[in-house]
Amino acid sequence: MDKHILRVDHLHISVSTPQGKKKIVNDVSFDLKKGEILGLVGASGSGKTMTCLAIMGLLQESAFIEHGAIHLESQNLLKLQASRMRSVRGKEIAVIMQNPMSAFNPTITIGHHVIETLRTHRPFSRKEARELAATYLARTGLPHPDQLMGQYPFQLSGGMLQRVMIAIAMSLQPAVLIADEPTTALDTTHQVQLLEQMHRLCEEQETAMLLVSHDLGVIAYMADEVMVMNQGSIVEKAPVAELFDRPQHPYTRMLLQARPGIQLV
Ligand SMILES: Nc1ncnc2c1ncn2[C@@H]1O[C@H](COP(=O)(O)OP(=O)(O)OP(=O)(O)O)[C@@H](O)[C@H]1O
Repeated sequence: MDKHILRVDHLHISVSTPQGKKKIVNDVSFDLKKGEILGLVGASGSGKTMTCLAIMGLLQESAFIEHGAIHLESQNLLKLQASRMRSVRGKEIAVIMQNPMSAFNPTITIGHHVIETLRTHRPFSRKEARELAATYLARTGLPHPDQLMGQYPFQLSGGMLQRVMIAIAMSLQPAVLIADEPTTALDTTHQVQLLEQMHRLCEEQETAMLLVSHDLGVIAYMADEVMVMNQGSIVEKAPVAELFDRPQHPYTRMLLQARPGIQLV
């Protein structure tokens, strides 16, 4: 039987608001197997990002987990100390968010970002880290990685920065990659290239991916299975072809009908 890498069990998240407690995520359960790509779709505000942040241990202070467990292999992440969770983040669970610019310090070169991240999590010498950084930058399709490492974030386009973020995430060979709208800010051609590279890297390294998107075209292209989230709950989960051919839930049917999506050819 396939082994689960990540298991989310009966997750309930609420936030405190001036009007009182508000439920945001309601009894969400799913699991991810090694190398599997699980898509998470749903309208804006349905709770997708909150679910990702909970897995990363990065919920903001006003949000709290009311109930549930999140297991990475055998360890319950919700029971880990903050210092241990910092080490899990990056090394075992990596994340790629929508806005790459906010992930970079503008005063530090690209090379410094990649090399320091590698050396924080693994016992590499500077030289080894530099070589690996160049390898991963090249693998995400970035030309002239050595030259690129001397540049600052503002000198790169959004698409290039997103590739750098993917290179950083994948160079640590995480067990799980959480990608929250990773290509939304890019034009269609760049989206397709980047998705292909992410797919290939995950396949090669057997990294499991939770891929969040409001774009069903992206999900159809990438995912093995899809979960549909509406108002904090998972309303349907199915293999990707099955969900597109035979959507069961009225909300899924509505999403499919409303789908402009990108045309992935
Ligand atoms: N601090 C907060 N206080 C009150 N409500 C919040 C807070 N943070 C998030 N929410 C609400 O939680 C809900 C879920 O937000 P979340 O960001 O997870 O949605 P999402 O599905 O990722 O949406 P999007 O696709 O727009 O990113 C939204 O209705 C949002 O308004």
